[in-house]
Formats: sequence, C-alpha cells, structure tokens
Amino acid sequence: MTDTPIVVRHARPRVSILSTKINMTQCCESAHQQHQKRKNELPPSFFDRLLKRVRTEKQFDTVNNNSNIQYKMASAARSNSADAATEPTVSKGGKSNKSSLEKARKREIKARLNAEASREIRPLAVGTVAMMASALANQALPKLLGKLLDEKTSTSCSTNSTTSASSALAVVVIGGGIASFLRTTMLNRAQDNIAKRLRTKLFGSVLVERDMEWFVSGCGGQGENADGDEESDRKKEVDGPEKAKKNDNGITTSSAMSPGAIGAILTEDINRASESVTVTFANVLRGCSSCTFATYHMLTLNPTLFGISVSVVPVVGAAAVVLNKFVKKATAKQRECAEAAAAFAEERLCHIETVKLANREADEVEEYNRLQEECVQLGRRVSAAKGTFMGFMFAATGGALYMVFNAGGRAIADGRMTSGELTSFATYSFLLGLGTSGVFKALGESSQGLVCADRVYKLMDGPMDAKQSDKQASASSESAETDSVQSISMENVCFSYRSSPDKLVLDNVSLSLERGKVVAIVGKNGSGKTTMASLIAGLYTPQGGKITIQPTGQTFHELNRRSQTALVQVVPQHPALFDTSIKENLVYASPDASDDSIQRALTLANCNDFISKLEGGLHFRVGRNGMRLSGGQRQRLALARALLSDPCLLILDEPTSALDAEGEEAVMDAVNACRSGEDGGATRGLLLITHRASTLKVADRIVVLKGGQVVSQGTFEELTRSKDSELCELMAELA
Ligand SMILES: Nc1ncnc2c1ncn2[C@@H]1O[C@H](COP(=O)(O)OP(=O)(O)OP(=O)(O)O)[C@@H](O)[C@H]1O
Repeated sequence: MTDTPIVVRHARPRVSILSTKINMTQCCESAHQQHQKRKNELPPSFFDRLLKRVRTEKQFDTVNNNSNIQYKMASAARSNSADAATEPTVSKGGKSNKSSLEKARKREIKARLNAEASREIRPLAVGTVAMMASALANQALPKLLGKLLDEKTSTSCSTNSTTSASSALAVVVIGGGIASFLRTTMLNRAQDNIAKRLRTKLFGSVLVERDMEWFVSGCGGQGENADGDEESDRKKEVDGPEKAKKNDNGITTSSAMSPGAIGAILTEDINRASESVTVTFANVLRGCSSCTFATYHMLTLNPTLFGISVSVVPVVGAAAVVLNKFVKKATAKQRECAEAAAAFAEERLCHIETVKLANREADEVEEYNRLQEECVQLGRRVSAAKGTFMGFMFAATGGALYMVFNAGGRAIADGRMTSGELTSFATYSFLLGLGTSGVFKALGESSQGLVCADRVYKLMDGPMDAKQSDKQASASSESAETDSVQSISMENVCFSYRSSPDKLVLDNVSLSLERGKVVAIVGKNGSGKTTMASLIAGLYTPQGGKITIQPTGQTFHELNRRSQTALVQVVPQHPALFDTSIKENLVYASPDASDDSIQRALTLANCNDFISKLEGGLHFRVGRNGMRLSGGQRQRLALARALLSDPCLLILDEPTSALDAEGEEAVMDAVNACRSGEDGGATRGLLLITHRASTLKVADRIVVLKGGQVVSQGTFEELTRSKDSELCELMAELA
C-alpha cells in the first residue's frame, strides 16, 4: 500500500481571496505529520487502512479544523479495531471463521427474504395448502387405480364396487385439478408481488441513496462476487481502485458493475430470490410430503419390496451432493462469463458510432463470439455434470425397478400380492423417485436463490461510503430560503475522486459567486473546471474546506437535494435528454412549471425557432439521448431546462461549444438577461466554464485554474494587462 494522506502541493504560489481563513495547507500538513508519527508506531497495513477510512469519511468536510481531523482519525482507529474484533481474520483466521460469517450472512438473507414472504402470507398459505392437496390427490391416485384394476380383473366384480372406485377417482381428479390451479396462481401471485417490491426497493436505493461517485466509479463493483465471498470484498478494499482483471478462464472482467449487470440483478436475480421463498419453498414441501406418503404406502403394501427400491437412495444422494457442488461452482463461473459478454456488448452498442467510424464491427463480433465460446465451454461442463447425474439417476432407478418387478412377480406368483398392488407399488416408487429428485432440485434452487438474494441485498445496501448523506436524501431535512440567498462561496475547498484518492483534483480553491455577477472559469483540459461545477451543484462533497450560502452561512452540502437544485442548476457540456417529448424533457427539473414560464425559458434559450420546425412542436419525441436533435439544439434545450428552474446560480459548462455564431450570440443575450433579471425573474449568478475569449469578455470576473488551483483572478482587462499573465499564456496555448 502506498496511500498517503491528502497532499497539498506547494509547487507554485497560490492566490486565495479568503486569506484570513485558516490555510488548508497547514491542517493537511498537520495531518501529514500525524501520519508520519503514527506510521512509525503502527504496522503499515493497519495505518494505511486507517488513512483510507479517514479519507473516505463523508463528514470530513470540516478539515479546516485540526482537532477535527485528529478526532476523525481517532474514531476511525476505534472503528477499525472494532472491525478487527468482529471481522474474521482473512489471512490467518482460517476456514472456520469465514464459514461462520457466511452462515451468519445466510441467516441474515433468509430472515430478510422471510420478512418479504410474510407480507404475502395469504396467497402463500392458500397456495401451500392447495399444493399439499394436489400432492395428496397424486398419492391417492395409484391406490385407487390399483383398486380399480383389481376390481376389474376380479371374478366377483360387482357393478356397485366399480362405481365407488370410479367416483372416488373422479373426486380425486377434479379436486386435484382445482388444487393445482390454486397452487399455481397463488404461489405465482406471491412471487410476483415479492419481486415487484424488491425491484422497487432496489431501484429506489440505487437511484436515491447512492452518491454520484458510486455511479462514475463504475457502480461500486459489488455484484461480481456471486458467492458472497467476504475475502475478495476485503481484498478489493485493500487493493483500492477497481482494476480490470482476468478470471480463472482468462476472461477479462472489470470488478466494477455495469448498468447491464444492475439490470440483470433487477430482473434475473430478483426473480430467483423471490421464487426461492414461494414456488421453490412449496416444491420442497410437496417433495417431502410426496416422499413421506409414498414411503408409507410402499411400506404398508410390501416392506421387502420397499427395502429393495430404496437401496439406491444413498448412492443417488451421494452423487447428487458431489455433483451439486461442482455445478454450483461451474454455474458461478458461467455467470461471470455471461456478464462479461453482456457488458462487452452493452459498451459496444452504446458507442456504436465509434465502432463504425473505426470500422471495427467485424472485429467486435469476433471478440463477442470468443466470449460466447468461453460461455459455451463453461455451459458444456455444467451440462455434462447435469447429464451425468441424470444418466446415473436413470440407471439407478431402472435397476431398482427391475429388482422390484423381479421380486414383485415372484410375490404375485406365490399369492402374497395382487397385480393391482404391484402396480400401485411401482407407481408409488415412481412418485418417491420424483419426490426425492424434486426435493434435491428445489434445495439446489433454494441455495441458488440465496446467492441471488445476496447479490440483491449487497446492491441494495451498498458500500457505506457511497451512501448519500441522510440529510441530502431526505426532503424534510435542512432547507434554504432560496429567494433570500445572495451568494454561494467556496472556502478552501479540496477534493479528490474516490477512485483516485491520491490525486487532488481541486486544491484549496476559494471563490465567491454572487447574484447579478458573471464569473468565468478558464483552464486547460483536466484542470478541474467541471469538477468544480459538480461540487458547487452538490453532486460531490468536498473532503476539505466548505461551500456555504450567504447570508445564512448554511453549509451547502448539508441542505437537502430539493434546496440544492433550487439554488444551483448546471447546463453540462454534453447535455443528456430522455427519450420523451421536448416538453417532458424541458420540465424534468420543474414538473409544475406553468405554460408561461415554459414559453419564457424557451424564448430566452432561443429554442422557439427550431421547435416550431419539428413535427408536433413541443410534443416532438427527441429519441434516445436526444439523438433526433442536433448538438446545438440539445444544448439550447438543456439551457431552457435549467432556466425553467429559476436557480440562484446557473452554471454553463462550455455553453457555446456546439453553437454557431447566431446561437452563441443568443446564449450571451441569455447570460446578460439572467445577470440583470431582465427575463422577468430575479437577478442570477452565472458561472461560465469556457475556453472562448469572446465568452470571457462578458464576465465580471475571470478565474484561471491550473492543476486544480486558482492561480489568478480579476477582470479581463486586469488579467490581460501583462503579456506574461497566466490568462494571456493560457489563451495563447488554447488558441
Ligand atoms: N470520475 C472521475 N474519477 C477520477 N478522476 C476523475 C473523474 N473525473 C475527472 N477526473 C479527473 O479529474 C481531473 C479534472 O477533471 P475535470 O473534468 O474537472 O477537468 P476539466 O478542467 O473540466 O477538463 P475539460 O476542459 O477537458 O473538460 C482530471 O485529471 C480527470 O482525470
């Protein structure tokens, strides 16, 4: 491990407009000294884990406070040692510790699934009773058929007795039919309801509770561990950023979870998990009752024949246990392979334009074919194992039947048994075989269901450090009087992405954004402009410093999302549109917008002209990701969408990059109207991220960003007075 604490570079002098604030550098240095001191005292792995935990702590936003850092480190140390006490030792702990944890996890999953099932108690109870009734009908059939046969072949056969066997058979057949109908409909209804609830919960937890970083870092990468292997989870924690890796079969997989994999959990895994507590559970019950009844009838009919027919059970059972283990492992690998293939296909389809421009269609199909071939090979191993088991079962049961009929034939010849009884016995032994294999199959499905449920709950619970703070998620938590907010200030903000914790993207940045003022940020690619915009919009939380709103001084990241979005809106460089109508896209952030305000926003963003030419106007469907609109049209529509929310601060990321001269002029008009409140709303603050000199000139203040640090700021005239200024050098480079 080479993790170090937050490092602040001192390569060049920094400009801070809030010089009276405690310098972030000092506190980070202090943290660094602490680090060095503790590093000498503690084993390296412990210290590195401790620092990693400290760095990812969400509440780390008050880094300005030195004692706070020490407190955080101390509490992290406490929780780390607590973890050490409760977690099994990975390298030394051995198997017993790990398996006890797995058992605990299994218990937890079962309890959660059972809680879901208990909400469907009515259909489950009716379905299970119906299933038992249909099992009883199945059991009654052989006996009644045997009776019918004996009565038909008996010389003293009377019409009356034949009628009673026939009517009993009719009752059993009709009753069994009704029971089967109820069983199927009720159990499936319970399964569908459980699946629906789990899906909504899971989708909700992913969409609402996960923070932005979880999505941009590849959705946490927690779904690939089909066996719920805690060891690999911890290894990932230790290894840090997710990396592409080759699995046992040489398939390159990423431990990050793709949207496709999340989709598979939402559909397939939830299906299997809900099935395991409904249909599968009932199947186990049916199988067990079938075996019990069949055993009872066979024992009462002929105990010797029963001994012969069950002699194969231990052999078949042992084979089933061995093969089940193999099938489980091979199935997990097969699934991993299928996921890799699905993620590959999904990525190529998403970037179809790049694939076509590079003329790589045939290569990609070939690669996909190779991945499919790997899946097929693994599938063959699973099929061979299953086939071997089935063949073995057939031979074993066939052999048992041969012995039963041999001994049974002799018993009939000796007059110890009737042919009807032998037929009944043979049918019961068939039902016993069916019941036994049903129980094994259902138990296999049930354990697969647990694995699937484990994936579902892992995704639902998510890693703690990826959870959006409760304050943000809850609409009823701290809110702001947005109309009275005059400015938003960044104070000594430091930020690193979770996936690259050692790289400081924003370094001690201070900036004030006021209503009625236009601030432009300029910097080279990768200097941190977009990251800064995302932080101000509340998509990420700074690890150092804070963002506050004035005059209340409230911390922006402690406000709920409703207030945050009412305060700040961003028009990204590449705006995303949904495959709905223009109007639905427009009101996405403000569903209650009136027709008047929609019209005002459209006019301000210069959208009316192109919308009037589209078939259906505002009802024109824009296609997936707005593909049926041009880049410039998408950008204008996104501007109108942001304007409609009437935010205190509007951030435009390269607002004119896809626009022609006329469009650029219209955006500049919109910028000026927002600044002065001419559009009919209050005055707004604007933050422009741009490379264009023409855009820079409209700004009241320009901030030059270099390597995540503010290196100079002032008006255009101030910053271009000297030819050696940072801005002039930058403009020369960007030109
Ligand atoms: N999700 C992410 N995870 C890790 N690092 C990231 C992530 N997004 C951006 N970065 C890194 O952060 C740095 C700043 O990126 P950012 O997008 O903020 O730069 P920018 O100034 O907006 O660049 P551009 O002008 O090209 O849009 C870059 O070095 C980039 O590699």
